[in-house]
Amino acid sequence: MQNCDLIMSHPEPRIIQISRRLSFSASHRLHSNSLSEEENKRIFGKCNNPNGHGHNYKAIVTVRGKIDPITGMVMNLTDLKQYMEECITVPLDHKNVDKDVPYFQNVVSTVENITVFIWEELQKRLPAGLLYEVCVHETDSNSAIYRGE
Ligand SMILES: Nc1nc2c(c(=O)[nH]1)N=C([C@H](O)[C@H](O)COP(=O)(O)OP(=O)(O)OP(=O)(O)O)CN2
Ligand SMILES: [Zn+2]
Repeated sequence: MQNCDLIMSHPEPRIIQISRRLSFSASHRLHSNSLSEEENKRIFGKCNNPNGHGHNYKAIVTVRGKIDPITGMVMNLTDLKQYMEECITVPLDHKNVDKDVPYFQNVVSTVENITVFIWEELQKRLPAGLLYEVCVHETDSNSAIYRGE
């Protein structure tokens, strides 16, 4: 049996997810402009430290789509790497998230909101319908997953 016979034996192109991981380091402070100083301290505790704190984040981006029968790819992972550098490394790496990224001027820099920020940046650039999931690990124990809902 030849390769083309194998491809032809499946009626529809197969749907698959592929992922790429990227690390970035950033500092932040959990603080809401909608709360008083006391409420911020009570809700965010040590993470409300006025001088902030840092994390070595890991972002895992998953795209989902049909395997192109000619290239064998959903998309070229080297292209995904480029998109992730533009959408994650450039805005966030070695930055103070709250002060350096305008999106977070009035948005609390939780791992939830950082994950949504990355999703929105990628959604602006990736070919339509490909982005499936963004997962961000803030620490070894804490992470968020967003699928655009
Ligand atoms: N829902 C959320 N809760 C918290 C977030 C967040 O982004 N979303 N973030 C923090 C802090 O910024 C900090 O990142 C986490 O603190 P902590 O849980 O203490 O971090 P560790 O996992 O490293 O803690 P260990 O002490 O190692 O268990 C807090 N909450
Ligand atoms: Zn933190």
